Amino acid sequence: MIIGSGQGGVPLAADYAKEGRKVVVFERDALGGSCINYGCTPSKAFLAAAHGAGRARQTEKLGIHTQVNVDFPAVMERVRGIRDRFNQGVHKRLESAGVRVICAEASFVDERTVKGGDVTIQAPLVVINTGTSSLVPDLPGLAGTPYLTNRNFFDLKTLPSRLLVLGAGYIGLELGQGLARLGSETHLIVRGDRVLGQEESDVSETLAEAFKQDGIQLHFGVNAERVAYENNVFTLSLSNGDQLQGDALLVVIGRKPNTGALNVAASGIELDDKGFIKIDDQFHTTCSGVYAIGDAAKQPAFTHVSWEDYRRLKAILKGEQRNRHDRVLGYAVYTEPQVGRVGMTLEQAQKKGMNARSVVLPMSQIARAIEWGHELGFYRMVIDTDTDKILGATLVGYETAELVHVFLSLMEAGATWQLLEQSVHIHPTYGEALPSLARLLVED
Ligand SMILES: Cc1cc2nc3c(=O)[nH]c(=O)nc-3n(C[C@H](O)[C@H](O)[C@H](O)COP(=O)(O)OP(=O)(O)OC[C@H]3O[C@@H](n4cnc5c(N)ncnc54)[C@H](O)[C@@H]3O)c2cc1C
Ligand SMILES: NC(=O)c1ccc[n+]([C@@H]2O[C@H](COP(=O)([O-])OP(=O)(O)OC[C@H]3O[C@@H](n4cnc5c(N)ncnc54)[C@H](O)[C@@H]3O)[C@@H](O)[C@H]2O)c1
Repeated sequence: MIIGSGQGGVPLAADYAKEGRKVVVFERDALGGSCINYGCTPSKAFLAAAHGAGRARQTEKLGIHTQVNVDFPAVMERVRGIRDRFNQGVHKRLESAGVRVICAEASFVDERTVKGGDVTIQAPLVVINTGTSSLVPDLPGLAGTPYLTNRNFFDLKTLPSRLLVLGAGYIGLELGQGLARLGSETHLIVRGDRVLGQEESDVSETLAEAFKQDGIQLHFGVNAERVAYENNVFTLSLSNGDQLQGDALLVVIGRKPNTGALNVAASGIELDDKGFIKIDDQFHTTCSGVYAIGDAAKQPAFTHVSWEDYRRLKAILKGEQRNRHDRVLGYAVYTEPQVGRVGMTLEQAQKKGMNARSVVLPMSQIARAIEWGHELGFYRMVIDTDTDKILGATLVGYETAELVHVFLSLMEAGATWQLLEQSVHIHPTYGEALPSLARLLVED
């Protein structure tokens, strides 16, 4: 039995059903979970249009004068079309594998026994893959207003002429920059003193500079205190006394686990103080036979992690000696410039007591970046000076979500920085800057 058709649950259900097992999936909302329906897929299809508009405007510095006309309804129709296609794909996948899908919210009534709608089922193996939902602050005046979250954002039909974004993490930056590039006058309300606060400070500074170039107004070090909504206009009162007005308010301050409806206590499953499911290194919950994967189990909240959880869990259930930690974690932020990250930062490595050092190459010194006019950003690599192994990388620049895979593979292979330095990469590419980055260690 699988509860929630998230990124790991769907392939697990399909695989097991194809092996001839009886598999049931409970899903209370759209099949395929948040990634397909209101996460990665629609947001990246949306950003394709937004960055298309942004890139077109930036050709100005190449001597090309463009006029950008945004057909917002067409942009969003395309986004919804892609989302629907992916969603249909999940339906077909589960159906053709022979999985029984029950469209209902599931909750435990006993050990490994679940009720959803009018169906009650007990199974020897239960996997929880229920993901997360938007965290909404207890902000006076907010409840009952038509504020946006990632859940209803992709249903937008008209471009808000003024947008207020509360929260400067992944979603706020991606969708906020996206709407700004499509033409919304955008205000980003940042609680701390930098955007994407969990990353290195030069990442935040570079993104803040890019956002200013896009005309986004950044408000640092302020809290939202009150919301008013009158005549279709939001008024947000900030802790510094400012009041901002917008036609849309996007609230993206983080996520909360979808565990409230599960009644986990009936099956002896423990949650942590934030409501995430407690699991051991093998994804096992505190109830025998019940496992949890993905965001709800407090794994790093990325689709590729949830998907990889499924592969690991399957291997573990087959008796292989795997655990949930032995992997190189990579991720990306799809702003422009992008942030491609993998492994440890210098600070993280040093905190672990490792002898680590880093080298940095600014984009302004990379031939390809100068030729293409992408001079904002940098490439950084962190190495272990005892073993020469590559520990991590931070790449801020054009399409670095792709480029960072060079480091991901090298790190999976346990490679040293000398291997990268010796590689002859093609000229002129962004990729050729990676051996150049390693060469900074030789020259030092
Ligand atoms: C706007 C946005 C953009 C994102 N972009 C990216 C990206 O570019 N790259 C990336 O790697 N990650 C991205 N993510 C994160 C990614 O979507 C999640 O990490 C990923 O979906 C993994 O989630 P999951 O498998 O844990 O569960 P989910 O995909 O969240 O699925 C959980 C499912 O369980 C269902 N459910 C919950 N409770 C119950 C219940 N009691 N009974 C029945 N069903 C239930 C839910 O309805 C849902 O369908 C993004 C997220 C958001 C919100
Ligand atoms: N490119 C990607 O892979 C991608 C894209 C989108 C989302 N995601 C995943 O989804 C997760 C959730 O994204 P998110 O943007 O909702 O969360 P987040 O944790 O990335 O960012 C939330 C931001 O809101 C701020 N905040 C918190 N409380 C606040 C308050 N009361 N007022 C103002 N600001 C406040 C935080 O300081 C933080 O900067 C991410 O952590 C990521 O794992 C991934």
